[in-house]
Amino acid sequence: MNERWSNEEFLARLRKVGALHYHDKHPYHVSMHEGKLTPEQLRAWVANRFYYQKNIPVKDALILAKLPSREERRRWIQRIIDHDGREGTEGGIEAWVRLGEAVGIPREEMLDERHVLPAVRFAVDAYVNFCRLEPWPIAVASSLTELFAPTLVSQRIGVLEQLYPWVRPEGLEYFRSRLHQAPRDSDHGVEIVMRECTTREEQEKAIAALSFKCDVLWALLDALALAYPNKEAVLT
Ligand SMILES: O=C(O)c1cc(C(=O)O)c2c(n1)C(=O)C(=O)c1cc(C(=O)O)[nH]c1-2
Repeated sequence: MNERWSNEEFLARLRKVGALHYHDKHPYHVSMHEGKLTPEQLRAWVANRFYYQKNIPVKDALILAKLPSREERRRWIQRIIDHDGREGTEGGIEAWVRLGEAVGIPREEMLDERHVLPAVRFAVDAYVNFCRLEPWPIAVASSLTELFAPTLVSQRIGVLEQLYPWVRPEGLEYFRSRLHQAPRDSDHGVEIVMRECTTREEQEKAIAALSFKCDVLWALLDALALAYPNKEAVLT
């Protein structure tokens, strides 16, 4: 049997998965951050990512139900509140609908999912089912893409402000909230994964879970790239 990695080695390997496979490297995402998406392509990204957003609290509820201690559940439940909100303090899903309105997608069109592509649905449903079926420490490991999200999200605020000036600024509130929520969530996630994945086999499963999650995000962008191709690239 292979020896377990030290926590430092394990964390470095988790980070390497992101360095190689996180969705910031996908051509559709690269185009977004270079300011090259057309309004239609940016709207398509927002409308399809909504299906991911609305399923985040669902997968978090599946994980919550498996957490064995009250202490862990108390911390984890905050993720659901962040997205679903409460009366008076609407959460991330509402903020994402407002992002949609800020890019020109009427609320009704976002909520009825008419723009959600089949492959996006399959990819996101696979993530939810992964969290439903896997042991909770491995499901938690799949959330660790959040280690890589804050840098990207803070860049995205500047990108949208500067390169897509037609996007109404109030739409960016979702991303501003994630700047403090995501590091808190990934700290908790890392704490759990380091504590629970103590054998080499469990560590390798955690790496595979994070890799799977990167594939989910990647597949979402593949679907968008196919349905909303770059017109110049097709013609040349
Ligand atoms: O905009 C992004 O690039 C991005 C990426 C990710 C991610 O890495 O999974 C999340 C989010 N945003 C996000 O907003 C979010 O709430 C979120 C929750 C999770 C998760 O798996 O629990 N990932 C992400």
